[in-house]
Amino acid sequence: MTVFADLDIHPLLLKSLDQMGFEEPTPIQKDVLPIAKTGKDVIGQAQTGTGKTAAFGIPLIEKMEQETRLPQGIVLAPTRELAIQVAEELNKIGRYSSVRALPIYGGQEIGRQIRALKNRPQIIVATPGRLQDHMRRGTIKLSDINTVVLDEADEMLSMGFVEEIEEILESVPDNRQTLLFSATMPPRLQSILNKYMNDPAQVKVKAKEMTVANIDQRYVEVHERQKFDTLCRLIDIHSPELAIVFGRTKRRVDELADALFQRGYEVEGIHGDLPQNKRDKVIQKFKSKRIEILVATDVAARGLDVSGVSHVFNFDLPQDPESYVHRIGRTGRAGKHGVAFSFVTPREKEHINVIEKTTKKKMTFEKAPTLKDASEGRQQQAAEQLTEVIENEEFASLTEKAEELLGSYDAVTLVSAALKLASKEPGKEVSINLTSEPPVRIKHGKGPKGGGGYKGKGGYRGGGKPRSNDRRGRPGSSDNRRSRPEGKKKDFAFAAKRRKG
Ligand SMILES: Nc1ncnc2c1ncn2[C@@H]1O[C@H](COP(=O)(O)OP(=O)(O)OP(=O)(O)O)[C@@H](O)[C@H]1O
Ligand SMILES: [Mg+2]
Repeated sequence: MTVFADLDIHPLLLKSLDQMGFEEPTPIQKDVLPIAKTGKDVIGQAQTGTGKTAAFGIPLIEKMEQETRLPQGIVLAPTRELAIQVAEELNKIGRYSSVRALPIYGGQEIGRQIRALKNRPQIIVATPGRLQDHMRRGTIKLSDINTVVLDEADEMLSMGFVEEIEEILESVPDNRQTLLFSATMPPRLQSILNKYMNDPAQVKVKAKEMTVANIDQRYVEVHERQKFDTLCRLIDIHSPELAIVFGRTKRRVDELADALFQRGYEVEGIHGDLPQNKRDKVIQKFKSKRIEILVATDVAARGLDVSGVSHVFNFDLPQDPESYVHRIGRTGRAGKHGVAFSFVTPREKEHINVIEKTTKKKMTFEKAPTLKDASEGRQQQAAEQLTEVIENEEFASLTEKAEELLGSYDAVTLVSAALKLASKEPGKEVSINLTSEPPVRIKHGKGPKGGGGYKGKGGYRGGGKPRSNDRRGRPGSSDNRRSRPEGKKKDFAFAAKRRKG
């Protein structure tokens, strides 16, 4: 067994890793650390939740000189939430070494960031757009940067951050080290990525499947209009500790979060149209388990590490197999078990094969639960809760009352009543109307016309506009815009459009 101490890591970092509960390095950490230390560029690919952050974080922190007053390391991340999270993890790893990482992202007041920069962090963790903004204002100097990390590199390119990334890389010294990480590296992006690097070492953790084995992957065939009831039933049956439900568009997320709230679940939605302070609050609430369900667009698909996420639901299928890998990867992290359900409408059935071909892993078919299944599920859970109380709690103070009740009712009646109390009966049946989303589409050739059949090759990229059975929005109206898949996905070559970072 390799331990961190075998990897020639600074004692102050060993101390923080130990405090973080890291006992042994994960495979990607074991493989990347020695190479990264030599100063070589690295392309690192490993499954979701397997510790890529520390794989680049440890060598990055070790390389920082505490005396230097200018930033020496940059980490770029595709979303604001991820920038915050990566900075937090780096600060944990660097806790005793006084290396500091600062997150810099769009949507946060720039003056506040400028003030924070005065504390002279050695590492800036940024979304590309906002870093570019600071470069132009002269509030971040890149002359001393010796290392650049692109976390979720493929996503940043397909989101259209090409220009920003190129400008940033052109502004840092040529002799810097570049580290690039993701769980997915579509071949079509690889050549572009290589352009940014100098004879990189490819570190790919050998795994038969692209997804980790500890995620139980299932799919449920369901008509669009039955999706919502199916979701509620599955949640009732499985009673997730925390769940993320992915919807395709911002409107979908808003409607779904509202609908779940009306049915009595503790839920919030997150997508790119929310103000940043709201986004931060929602993530905080979810991380601290004050809500049990997070409904999200793909803005939450990459990199987010929330412990306790036991279930992921693809309410709508993702746009491409890579998104699938990342979405379900929000569960089953750091060796824990997770379950991922994907809803597939009859017209989308073929897409399951495409995903399976990419992940090299079969999903299990599961029948949509009936009302009766849901009710049995709730009863089963209530019984389990009751058993747990019996086994773990002290209730001497209640026996007198219990005997009094037993004088009036028989035992079966009393236990049934206790079960009813413990079981989460569905809230008032409020009628729920979700605007229907068109099925995900496979892009063929040049235009939307060729759609329809599945041609097998090249995976599927929904891209483009949804078909306009979207009655709420005329083309070009803001409503219509809200019904587009969030943040994606143009072919990167055409995706020079500037996005907010
Ligand atoms: N060596 C280790 N031992 C125990 N836990 C670890 C170790 N390395 C990382 N972790 C924990 O595992 C979790 C997942 O790590 P991380 O977020 O870096 O995964 P990732 O590979 O970047 O996943 P994704 O592809 O989803 O971004 C985190 O909570 C992290 O703190
Ligand atoms: Mg990550």
